[in-house]
Amino acid sequence: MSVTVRVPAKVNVQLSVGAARPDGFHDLANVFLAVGLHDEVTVTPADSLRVTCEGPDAAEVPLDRTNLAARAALALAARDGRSPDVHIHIAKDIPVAGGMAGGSADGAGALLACDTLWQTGTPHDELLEICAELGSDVPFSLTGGAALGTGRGERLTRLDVGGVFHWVFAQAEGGLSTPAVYREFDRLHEGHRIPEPLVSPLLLDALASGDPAALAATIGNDLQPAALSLFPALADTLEAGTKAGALAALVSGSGPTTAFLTEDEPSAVAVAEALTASGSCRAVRTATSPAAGATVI
Ligand SMILES: C[C@@](CO)(OP(=O)(O)O)[C@H](O)COP(=O)(O)OP(=O)(O)OC[C@H]1O[C@@H](n2ccc(N)nc2=O)[C@H](O)[C@@H]1O
Ligand SMILES: Nc1ncnc2c1ncn2[C@@H]1O[C@H](COP(=O)(O)OP(=O)(O)O)[C@@H](O)[C@H]1O
Repeated sequence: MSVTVRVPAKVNVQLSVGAARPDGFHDLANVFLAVGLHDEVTVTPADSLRVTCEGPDAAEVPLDRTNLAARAALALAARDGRSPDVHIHIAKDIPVAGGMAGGSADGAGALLACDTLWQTGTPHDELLEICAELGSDVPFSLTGGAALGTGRGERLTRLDVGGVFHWVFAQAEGGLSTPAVYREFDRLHEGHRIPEPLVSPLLLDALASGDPAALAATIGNDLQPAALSLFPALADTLEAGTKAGALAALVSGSGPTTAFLTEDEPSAVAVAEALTASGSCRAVRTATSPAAGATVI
């Protein structure tokens, strides 16, 4: 018997970053929006714990116990006092190391898949706690939809979304390390007072209204200057999408994937075509949001 879970990528429509904490993490006001690009995680009973991966970026995914899906299986098995011996197969469609939480998605997907396979009956709140131990973004991958993440991003409050948003995502040549981008954020702010991270009420209203122009007017990512400092060529991609009519252009989370919010589906197709023609990125995808969280299929 196998269990397969489908789990979405995310974009951060607001990423407000505070000063580094004593534990090295940064307090955030992180508005997550799940987008319809998905990985599928399948777990099957096996003689030992092993991970396989297929997809265009599969070669970049670690297959040892550092893989977030393996870590999720180990964490749930330890909690339930049982063997973690499963074959985890990841069908990967979410860009790797792209600021779209692909690893977090696989962690949340494997957790739900193992919970279902092993029938552990772990309450949802406890699954969320395990997710938070795996990584700051992992709880959101489990819940999907839209949410405000506070603390280091792991404490979630569900948000209303009043319509469908149309996105274009441009994958960059290469990846960016999340800790390196936060370190660059610290370096760029040396000697300056960093304000408390705050969510914008206008942004929450825009999400709730479903109006893309209103969302575009308030969207923002405090990590963008750090990502651009480490990866200056992203500025060309942002400019190409803006010229092609995107309502907003921003780095997705810690990058280097760039995200373009558009008026509607035809506009998304036009922006995607212009980005492909610009030669300023490796691959271009369109997707809508919100998307459901981890779901057994
Ligand atoms: C930036 C964001 C935005 O949603 O995602 P990505 O764009 O990378 O996907 C997140 O904050 C990434 O979350 P996640 O990738 O789960 O990070 P974690 O594994 O918890 O932490 C990795 C490292 O990132 C830094 N980190 C992470 C979260 C946070 N609030 N402050 C930090 O300083 C720390 O250096 C930490 O050691
Ligand atoms: N299941 C996984 N899929 C992708 N990357 C993973 C996975 N597990 C661990 N990683 C590691 O996490 C790093 C960040 O990958 P990813 O989660 O895709 O990006 P981001 O944190 O930018 O959203 C990768 O470079 C890889 O070393």
